[in-house]
Amino acid sequence: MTIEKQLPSTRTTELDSICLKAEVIPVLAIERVEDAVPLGRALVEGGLTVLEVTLRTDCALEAIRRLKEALPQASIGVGTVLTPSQYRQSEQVGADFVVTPGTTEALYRYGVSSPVPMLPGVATVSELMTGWQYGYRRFKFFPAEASGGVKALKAFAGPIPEARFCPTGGINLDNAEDYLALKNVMCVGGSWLTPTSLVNAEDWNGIRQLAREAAERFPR
Ligand SMILES: O=C(O)C(=O)C[C@H](O)[C@H](O)COP(=O)(O)O
Repeated sequence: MTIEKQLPSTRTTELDSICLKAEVIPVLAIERVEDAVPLGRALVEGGLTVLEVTLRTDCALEAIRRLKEALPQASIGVGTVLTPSQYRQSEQVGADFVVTPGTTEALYRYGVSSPVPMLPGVATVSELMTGWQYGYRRFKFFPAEASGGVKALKAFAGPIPEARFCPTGGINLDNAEDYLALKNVMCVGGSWLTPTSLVNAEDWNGIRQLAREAAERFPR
């Protein structure tokens, strides 16, 4: 492993200010591009102003472009970024940050010089240590519940107490509190705020209500 350059510490500050806007980050997989703006607006009106839009669907990049234009007050992250080329596409559509489910040396290296900060996904101490060497201090913990959940995060705080996490994967309104009570957790993410049944029914009031419930339960 060759580490030529380290992430500037300003990136950590940038990520902190994004995560400071909301304790809960909805994870979106947008199937129909026309849903992007009403869905995003419902979440933001409900009080959740940081969104992660995954690149899991064909229209994701166009959806992000539309969200950036329609909701300038929101921070839009691009999720499911697997390669530097997808990272570059995320920069081009105006992503405020990039989220990866796991990490590769190529992504860690690319993120060091990118103008857009990355929240790299880790599930083990080894992945965390690799990111640490590149200067990363903020991580996504994925898949949180399947990788040891709250107990794993408590254990990470032993050797690397300064690292901060956004756990996602298996998180919902009921278990979010246990994560958010940890000192090394800055926010949580999840798809429970955008259930397919409500999105397919274009029930934006229902989505707004779910967002409001989360924002009121976990206020900043
Ligand atoms: O593919 C990615 O990069 C992701 O962003 C993973 C998502 O964060 C989780 O799939 C959300 O997990 P659930 O809330 O359990 O649905």
